[in-house]
Amino acid sequence: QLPKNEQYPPLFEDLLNVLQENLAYVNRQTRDERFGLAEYDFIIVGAGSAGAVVANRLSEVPTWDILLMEAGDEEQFLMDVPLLANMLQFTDANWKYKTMPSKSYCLGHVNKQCNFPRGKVMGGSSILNYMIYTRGHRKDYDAWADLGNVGWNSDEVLKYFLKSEDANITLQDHGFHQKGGLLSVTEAQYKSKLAKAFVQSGYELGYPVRDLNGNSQIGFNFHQLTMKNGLRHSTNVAFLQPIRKRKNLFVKKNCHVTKILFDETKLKAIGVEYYKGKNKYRVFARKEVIVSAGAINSPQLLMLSGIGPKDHLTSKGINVIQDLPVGRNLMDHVALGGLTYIVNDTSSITTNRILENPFNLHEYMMYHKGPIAIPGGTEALALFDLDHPNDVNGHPNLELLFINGAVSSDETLRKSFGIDDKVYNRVFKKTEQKNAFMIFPMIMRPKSKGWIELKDRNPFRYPAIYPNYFSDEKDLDIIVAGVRISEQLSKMKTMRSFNAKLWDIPILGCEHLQFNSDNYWKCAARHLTFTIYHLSGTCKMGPTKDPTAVVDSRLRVQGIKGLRVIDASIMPEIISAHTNAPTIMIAEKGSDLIKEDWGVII
Ligand SMILES: Cc1cc2nc3c(=O)[nH]c(=O)nc-3n(C[C@H](O)[C@H](O)[C@H](O)COP(=O)(O)OP(=O)(O)OC[C@H]3O[C@@H](n4cnc5c(N)ncnc54)[C@H](O)[C@@H]3O)c2cc1C
Repeated sequence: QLPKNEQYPPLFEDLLNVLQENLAYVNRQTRDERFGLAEYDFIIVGAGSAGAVVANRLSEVPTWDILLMEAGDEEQFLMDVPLLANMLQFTDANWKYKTMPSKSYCLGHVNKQCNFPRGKVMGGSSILNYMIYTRGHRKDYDAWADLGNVGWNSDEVLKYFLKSEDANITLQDHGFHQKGGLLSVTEAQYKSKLAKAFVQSGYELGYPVRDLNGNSQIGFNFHQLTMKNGLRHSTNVAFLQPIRKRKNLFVKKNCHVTKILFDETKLKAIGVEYYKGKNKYRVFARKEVIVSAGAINSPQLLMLSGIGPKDHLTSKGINVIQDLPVGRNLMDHVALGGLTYIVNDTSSITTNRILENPFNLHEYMMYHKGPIAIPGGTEALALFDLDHPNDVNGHPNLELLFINGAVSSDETLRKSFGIDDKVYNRVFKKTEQKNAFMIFPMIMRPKSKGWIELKDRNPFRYPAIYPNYFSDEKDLDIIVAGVRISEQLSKMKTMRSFNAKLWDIPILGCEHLQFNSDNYWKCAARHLTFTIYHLSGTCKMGPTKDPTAVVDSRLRVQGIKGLRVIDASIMPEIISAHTNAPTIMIAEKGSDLIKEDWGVII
């Protein structure tokens, strides 16, 4: 409702503005090559967070012809409106994967399956994501190097984080940020009172408010975001749109690659087979095929093509080209969902309330400001090293992610996580009329690992995904510790001024346990098991002697010529950060490795 004496905002002019922006946006898109060449120097499969970067960097070499192939369609302007992030999961831009039904996690989700969204669109999961920009701790990358991955220690990877970055942030440590890169990193244009209270309460509890991508990482802050001018800055917009006129870059959209082709006598990748609509085609690579299809599709494609665990491939009738542990080592960050605090403040986010307010619409459509610029309701985070609570330089194993709103605040939220209706109605329905925030306690260095397998040799059949959360019970201790810190936060002076109160209707399935006991929260995590979407590790990088590795430290598939994997799947151990920026770093470094190997001076 309009406040009294307020003039109605000029929504017609706002709409015209959006139309203009949309037109300009369409004109910046890359061409979809219908025919192209029969042979390229490099073929890149997948135009996601990694693939878009690799396409940009390789096509800097004017004598190389680069083909970028993407199963999804073009990104649309509306996909870049931050508050709508969650809704994109209900569009064709999402592969809509699900895990296999489980007996020990996602128990409160429909059919006991966790939903695993992945971007199927130019820009890949950098289109579906919540834009949070974190890089990880030095120890994460030093551990990669210690495993035998030459060139991946923290100093070496920092160069590549900086290479992409165009930072526009207020609180930043010297030497950790850079201006002038292709990827805009900035803060949200709008900060809600509740998010400010979360950060302030952290301070009151004794933690620093700091640059969480700086020298040390323990503390609180608002998000740094891959956003530009209040819009999502996907890798498609950041890395591909600016180079749409390069004559040596060819992009094929809506092309599903189903097989890598080999010269089997030489154990060399020579091209790919793909479908566009119902028609099957082949295209060839003179130098290399680069698989950047993400942590589910990269291992799937390798296995379909004969690279994977020998027994598994043989059981599916696939000719084995190379026996490697593809699909193993699946890692993710997982959180307890539904930890809700009711507050007396009306700035908590209810998507409908925000979108129904014409002033919010006006502010966003005209200036890209206001609450619509909040990425899907998340605004701030905090990192902790529970093993070394007094070490300011600690290595985080717990993150608390602040979400402004409850499960009920956005109709799409419970559907995107696939929360069972019975659970929702019993536990969360009554929060619909309340103001609330949530904290997701998240395990940053999980001990539990899962795997991905083929169901059969049909390339269009989704693989079987087993994240295997909490198979190591110690992971649940991190969740409990996160709940306890959240409890302390809710009791700080600032939070008390909002009258923050834990929502105490027990989760269906955990009612037999004493509410708020450690065992209760462990049970709750097994029922409301929220992926933070950081799937990684399924084509693990490691030295040749490591039997669990798939690619070497130059990202070459072991034992095969002309084939690399460059995306989140190569992480040997998941880093203690959200995975988009690290994946972009991997792609920046991977591109330089390719250039070096082909004698290009960097
Ligand atoms: C809902 C969601 C929220 C997230 N939020 C954050 C966040 O806030 N911050 C953060 O840091 N990280 C976040 N992440 C994780 C982050 O976005 C991913 O780790 C990162 O995008 C992975 O990049 P990638 O290149 O490995 O894969 P993707 O970006 O998924 O790219 C793979 C691409 O390959 C294409 N492809 C796959 N198979 C084929 C094929 N056979 N043929 C042709 N093309 C194919 C896909 O369509 C896709 O475009 C989020 C992810 C999701 C899904």
